[in-house]
Amino acid sequence: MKQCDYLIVGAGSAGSVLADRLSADGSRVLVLEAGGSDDDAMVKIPALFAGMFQGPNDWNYNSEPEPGLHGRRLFLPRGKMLGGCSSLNALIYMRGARTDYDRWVSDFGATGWSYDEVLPYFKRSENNAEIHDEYHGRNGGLHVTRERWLSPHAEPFIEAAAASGIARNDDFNGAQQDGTGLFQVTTHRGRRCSAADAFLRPAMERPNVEVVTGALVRRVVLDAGRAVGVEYIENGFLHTAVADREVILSAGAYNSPKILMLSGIGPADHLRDIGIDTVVDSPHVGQNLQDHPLTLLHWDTDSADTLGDLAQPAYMDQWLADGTGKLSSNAAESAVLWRSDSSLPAADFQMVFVPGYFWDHGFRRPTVGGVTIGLSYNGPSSSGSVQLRSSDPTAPPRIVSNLLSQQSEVDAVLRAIGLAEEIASRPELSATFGERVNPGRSVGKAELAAWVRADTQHMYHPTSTCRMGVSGEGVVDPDLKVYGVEGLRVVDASIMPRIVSGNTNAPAIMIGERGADLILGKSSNVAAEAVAV
Ligand SMILES: Cc1cc2nc3c(=O)[nH]c(=O)nc-3n(C[C@H](O)[C@H](O)[C@H](O)COP(=O)(O)OP(=O)(O)OC[C@H]3O[C@@H](n4cnc5c(N)ncnc54)[C@H](O)[C@@H]3O)c2cc1C
Repeated sequence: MKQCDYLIVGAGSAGSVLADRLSADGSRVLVLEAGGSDDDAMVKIPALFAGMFQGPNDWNYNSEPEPGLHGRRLFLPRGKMLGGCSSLNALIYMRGARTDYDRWVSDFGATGWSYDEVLPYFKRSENNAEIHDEYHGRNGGLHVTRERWLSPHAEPFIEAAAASGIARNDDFNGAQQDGTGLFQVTTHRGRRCSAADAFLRPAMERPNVEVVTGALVRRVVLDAGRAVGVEYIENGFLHTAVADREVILSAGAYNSPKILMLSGIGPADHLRDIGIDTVVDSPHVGQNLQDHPLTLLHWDTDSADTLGDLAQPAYMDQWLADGTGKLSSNAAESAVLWRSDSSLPAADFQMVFVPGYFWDHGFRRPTVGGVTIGLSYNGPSSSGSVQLRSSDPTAPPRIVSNLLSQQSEVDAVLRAIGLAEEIASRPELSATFGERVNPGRSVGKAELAAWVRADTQHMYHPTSTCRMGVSGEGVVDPDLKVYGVEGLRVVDASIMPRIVSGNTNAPAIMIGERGADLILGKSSNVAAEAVAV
């Protein structure tokens, strides 16, 4: 039987950081990861991230029929390997707005998580190649850079957005989030820099860290109200591992609540329906699921300078030689961070320009050239849920994202489509954008709202299913301790009280950084001192 001080479930974005920080002082750390190794060229090549969908490194979940999306089931990829979703994601480095974190404190009682308090943790994890100021770190493990390959359309897109009244912004993670500019990405020398690369692999060099892959945790073992270990399945056999100090769930926004519920911690009526004895009646476990709806617009193009010819062997040769060329691109080049309503406290849309088709998660690949504008709605009001399908730990959870269940959300998307069309029709982009093909010509203004519901997917950002909050409203307290149980915390994207208005990898890594300090009893001032630039 394995024994450790800290037992971390899941080697994803947050779990990898925890493994590094908790082991640095000599504590014995055991990481149990259901997936396998990330030793796969597809993981390393930024442009091929969607090629991993439905493969062996993907949990390959699907939602239940979505009421706001004409009853469609959404495909929900999640990384199942070392690095978790940071090994399969689209590599955009984006933290969200100052107000996101300040509202965690004011609206949810998440003491200690204001923007000024979490900024040192973003900086501590970061190694930014280009931006060196008070908002960025340069000594962390996570490499953040500009793209190595940009199409000739990237700058004209920014110029067209500027001509439409959007201010230029060269750092979406700096003083101001709104504006138009180029993305930064989590790559190093043209290769993906996952949380496993940045944090887990350095930690694995220490003798006090053990990482077990292919270990599916089925439940937390509780003894007299305290978490003392977990049960996990490896190679078809059931094992128990014991934690002398704490068990920490970092299994992500779908699987952390699943493990809690399999352990008898969750909504009592739901657990009763599934046939699981309730240990702690915690009604918010699995509730409050949020994600960013993503509406993808497509145009044809006469330009040959797109990502449509990625399969050419020359690009692989180039990437293998020096990590440059089209395969080093994550496809998301230029962005507009924009408020669909000027009274909002932060940008509620992230408009993403892609010099190629990204359509139906990349499954739909038209043979002719095209370009895409993705509209990520970063201010959603809808929320869904994660529930158990059965008490079988290998059964996928029952997920309803509930995207666009409010008409006001569809109206916001329609306003963002208006801006996208304005930008696409500007003279700066006349060599880029041809005829709009999706929505097609038959979709007029009257049909557009229905098209939005028929076509919108999600931005792969589930959060908030184990949300942090005050007693009675949260699953975990502001120290990330699970209410009602000793020795158990959740540390991953599921603890966000409300989804941030940006991509969620950097925030999950920040949560890992701050979670580690909370576990070790260190204050955020320590983190601030550690990253002083
Ligand atoms: C396709 C895609 C594109 C994305 N693009 C971006 C982007 O461009 N930028 C960005 O910022 N964010 C992006 N994201 C989101 C971001 O990557 C995630 O929000 C973030 O990685 C979540 O971190 P986490 O630590 O909460 O969970 P994860 O990284 O998902 O880690 C959870 C880990 O736990 C393991 N696990 C789960 N259940 C068990 C179990 N029962 N037993 C043992 N192990 C288990 C999983 O296999 C996984 O390794 C994207 C996500 C996806 C899927």
